[in-house]
Amino acid sequence: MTAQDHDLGASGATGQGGTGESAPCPVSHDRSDDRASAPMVEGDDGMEDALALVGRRSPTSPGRQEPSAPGRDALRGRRRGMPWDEARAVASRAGRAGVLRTQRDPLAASLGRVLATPLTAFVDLPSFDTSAMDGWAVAGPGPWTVMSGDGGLLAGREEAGTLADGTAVRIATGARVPPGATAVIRSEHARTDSGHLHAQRRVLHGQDIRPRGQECRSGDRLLAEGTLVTPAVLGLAAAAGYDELLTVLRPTVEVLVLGDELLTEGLPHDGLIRDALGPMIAPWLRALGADVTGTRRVGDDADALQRAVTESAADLVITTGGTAAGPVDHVHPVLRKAGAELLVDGVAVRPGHPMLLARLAPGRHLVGLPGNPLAAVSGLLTLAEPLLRRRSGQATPAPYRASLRDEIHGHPQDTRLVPVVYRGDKVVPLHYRGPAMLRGIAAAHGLAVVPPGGGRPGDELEILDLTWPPSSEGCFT
Ligand SMILES: Nc1nc2c(c(=O)[nH]1)N[C@H]1C(S)=C(S)[C@@H](COP(=O)(O)OP(=O)(O)OC[C@H]3O[C@@H](n4cnc5c(N)ncnc54)[C@H](O)[C@@H]3O)O[C@H]1N2
Ligand code: MOO
Repeated sequence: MTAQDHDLGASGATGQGGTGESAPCPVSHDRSDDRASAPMVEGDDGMEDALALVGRRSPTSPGRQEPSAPGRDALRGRRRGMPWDEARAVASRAGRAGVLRTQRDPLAASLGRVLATPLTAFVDLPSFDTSAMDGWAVAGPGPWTVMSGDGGLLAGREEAGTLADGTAVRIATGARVPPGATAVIRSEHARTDSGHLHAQRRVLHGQDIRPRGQECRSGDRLLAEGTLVTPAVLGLAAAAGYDELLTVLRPTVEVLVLGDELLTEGLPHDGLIRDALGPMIAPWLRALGADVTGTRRVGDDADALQRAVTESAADLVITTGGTAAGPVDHVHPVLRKAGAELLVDGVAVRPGHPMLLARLAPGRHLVGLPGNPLAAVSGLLTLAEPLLRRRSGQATPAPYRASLRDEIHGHPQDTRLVPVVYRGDKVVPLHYRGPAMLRGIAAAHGLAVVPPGGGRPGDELEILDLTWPPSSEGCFT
C-alpha cells in the first residue's frame, strides 16, 4: 500500500468536545497560523499542507485562494482529475446504461425500492362520507330528537338509514355518515336531556364530516414514478387499495476490500489496522438504494482481485484501496487486464482524488474507492451515489444548499468535501476531516461541497445530506 502521511489533526487537539466543531473564524487568516495554534484542523491536501506547515505558503494566499497558475501543478507532479460535477454526471449516465429491472411484490417487500409506475388511486379517499369525530350525527337545526339504537353508528358497520330532519344519532369516528345528516357534533360539545340533544356551540353545516373524495378521487395520481417507497408510501398505497406494488429492483453490489494490513477484530497492532471500510460501505450502499450481495476481503493479491472482479455477477463492484500508484495498488492493472473502460480516472476532489469508475461490461460497472476512509466516503458519494440513484430508478433531487457559518479554506483547484453539522440555519465545518479520519464524518449531518478557493461565512454551499433514515434496516434514504 502507498505510504501516506498527510492527516494532520489528532495530535494537539484542543478539546472542543466530541464533534470538534470549528471555532468561529471572524477574520480571514493564513492557514499556516491555524496549523501552529490548532494542529487538529483539516490537513488533507498533502503538498498544500506541507507548504502551510513550513510557512512557505505564498503570502497572497490567505483564506480563499485563487486557482494557482498553470504549470504549478505539473511542477508538483500531480495529475489533475476530472472536475467533481462532471464526474458525478458521468456516474449518473453510467447508472442509466442498464435496463431497470422491475418486479411486482407485496407492499412490505417493496420498501426501500422505487415506484416503477405512478401510484394511482384505486378508490376515492375517503371512499364514503365519514365522521371525523366521536359524537352525534345531526340533521337540520337543533335541538334534535335522539334516535335510540344499539350504541349508534360505528366504523365498519352496515350503512344506516336516512336521518330525518330534527333527529340525531350517536356516531363514532370513521363511521359512515347517514344520508340526510348535515353535521357531526363532538360528544364534548353537546348534552342530552330527556331524549333531546342540545348543541353547546354553534353548529356549522358539514362540520366534522370528511366528505367522500376529500383526499383524492379514484384515478388521481398520488405519487410519481421514481418515488422512493418509504413507510408512508406503503401506508398511502394500502389506503388507496393496493396489495402489491410494481417497483424497480435495487441494483446488486459486491464490495471487495483490498489490503493485507487490515484486521477484522481486536486492537490494531504491529502496523496492522482495523478494517474501517468493511463495516461501513455495505450499509451505506444499502442506504443509497443498493442490494449488497456481499463484502469480501481480497487482500493485496492481484490474481484474487482479477478473479473477484471478472467473476462477480453484481451490477456494480466496489473496491476499497489499491487505487493509487503504490507497489501493491492493483486496481488499475486489473482493470486494464479485464479490458474495462475507465470512465473516470481520478477526480479533482479532496479527499478522494484517486477514485475511479470503470465499465466492466454493458450495464456492469466498478467504482474504485481510495483506501483512506474519508476519501472512500468521498468516492462513495461522488461516484457510487449518482450511479446507484439512476440504477435504482430514483429521481435526481435538486442540489440542497445551506449557508456556511465559518470559513473553510479551499483547495486551489479542487473541490473539497467537508463534514459539517447544522447549527440553526447555518452549517458549521467539523475538525478531524483528514482523509484517513472518520471522526468528523461520524458526527456530521452532511458534507459541504466547497468549491476551489474555499467558502466564506454566509456563502451558500451545496450540502450532501448524510441524515440517516430512522429505520434500523437503513435501506432507504
Ligand atoms: N504516489 C502517490 N501516492 C498516493 C497518491 C498519489 O496521488 N500518488 N494519492 C494518495 C491519496 S490522496 C490516497 S486517498 C491514497 C489512496 O490510496 P489507495 O486507494 O491505493 O489506498 P491504499 O494505499 O490501499 O490505502 C491508503 C490508506 O488507507 C488505509 N486503508 C486502506 N483500506 C482501509 C480500510 N479498509 N480500513 C481502514 N484503512 C484502510 C491504508 O492502510 C492506507 O493507510 O493514496 C495516496 N498515495
Ligand atoms: O486525499 Mo486522498 O485524496 O486521501 O483521497
